[in-house]
Amino acid sequence: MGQTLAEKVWRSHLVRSAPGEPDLLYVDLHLLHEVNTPIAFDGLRAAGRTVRRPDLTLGTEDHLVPTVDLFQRIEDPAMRRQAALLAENCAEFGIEVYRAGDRQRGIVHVIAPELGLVHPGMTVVCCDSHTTTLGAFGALAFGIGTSQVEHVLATQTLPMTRPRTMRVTVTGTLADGVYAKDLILALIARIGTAGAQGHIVEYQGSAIDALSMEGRMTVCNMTVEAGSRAGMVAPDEKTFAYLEGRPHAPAGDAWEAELAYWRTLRSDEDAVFDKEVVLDGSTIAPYVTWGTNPGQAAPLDGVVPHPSSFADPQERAAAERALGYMALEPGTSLRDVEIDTVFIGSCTNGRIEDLRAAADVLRGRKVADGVEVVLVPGSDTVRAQAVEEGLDEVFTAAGVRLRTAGCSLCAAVNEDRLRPGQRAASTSNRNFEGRQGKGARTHIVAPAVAAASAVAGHLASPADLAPRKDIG
Ligand SMILES: CC(C)[C@H](C(=O)O)[C@@H](O)C(=O)O
Ligand code: SF4
Repeated sequence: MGQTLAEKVWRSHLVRSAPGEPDLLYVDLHLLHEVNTPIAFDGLRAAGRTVRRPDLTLGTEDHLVPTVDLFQRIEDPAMRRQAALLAENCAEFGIEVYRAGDRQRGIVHVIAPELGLVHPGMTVVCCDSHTTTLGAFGALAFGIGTSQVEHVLATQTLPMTRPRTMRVTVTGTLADGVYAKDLILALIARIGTAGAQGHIVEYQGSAIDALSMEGRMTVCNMTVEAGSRAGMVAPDEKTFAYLEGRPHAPAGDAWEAELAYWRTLRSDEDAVFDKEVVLDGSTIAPYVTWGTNPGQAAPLDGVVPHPSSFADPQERAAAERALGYMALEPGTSLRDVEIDTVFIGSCTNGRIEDLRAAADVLRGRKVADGVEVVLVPGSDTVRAQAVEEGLDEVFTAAGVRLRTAGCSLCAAVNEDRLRPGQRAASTSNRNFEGRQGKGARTHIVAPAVAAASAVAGHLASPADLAPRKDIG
């Protein structure tokens, strides 16, 4: 029987496998940020251990950094201390770390691809649940916890029980105005936040093949929101074109040799997956979340659902609780939901393709009175690219400031957060209670819907906006 892509990558990294025990996998790339890592380094020190492969390890300051004035002092003393510890620990153990002011710095899941660090067939781990993003390159990329971070630092290996395999085939073509973010929201709405639990998901189908690398990263990023440990897309010519020439991509003869191997990295025709889901991409519309988990989502053309419409008692109770928190009435048209904040950014949708999509909507338009747009690029490289393309001028004319890179309003782990009762259209990936601040309400959307909502003052798509006078 043939092998799936996930099985091939897993097998090629097996250090040890014994009945009844987790497999031991070799780790090709270990990424770090400020959160969870201090305890891991304390554990190394307490055990008198060193870092096995500092050359395969990289840190970046992304979660706690200010985004208006990058060098502004972090007010919260504990947060300020935690922020400083990453650089101190990396210096002590000889690990490279990108700090505020370094041009390669940014959100870990944005800079690793930018730098050409993630190659097809690699195993990649990071102290972050959205490490799944990096599976877009045909790598096996897992988020890991603090004790696992310590283990990988010390041994460059990860004990892990092999998950099952799941294939999601998205057929057809996404309609104009429908993006990767809508695809993954539609999938999670269909299979639920536990629909991929215990599985590595491989995405296939014409709609996936048609996505850019950024779109594939958006889809893989939110695979964790369906309960999976990893999402993957088999590498193809788009993958190779994205990688070629990047700082840490192979070059010359090494490039040719790697390319030959990368071209073998796809599931065999006769591979059998443990679970199969098929979605018709041509039926997907712009999606928004109405609730407090990424699976509580619906097409923007729809209405806030009645909890009684859920047959499952747990789903019904969850919907009732969510609508209470979100202060939404069943039957309300989603386009009637007014917002006061728009966040464009995060490791889900903070890349240049996402800023271009937002700029295309905001060009020649103004943000509605009473709406604040928090626009945060996923990396300082993305920011520089946006400035080079003149997008910053488009944003400024619309009344939007282009900040510096970081996780920012995605999660209330830094000093960018919403006040109780504020309601945001957000291009991030989680809408849990309090995610963007205590009592804040989050509607997850694609960048184009976020930008259109900023202009309209309520959840909207670009098609809902009045034509622009000067550019039609
Ligand atoms: C802080 C980090 C551990 C956390 C994660 O792992 O997802 C964060 O990035 C998030 O998005 O909530
Ligand atoms: S941008 Fe958000 S989801 Fe991504 S790593 Fe940062 S906090 Fe987590």
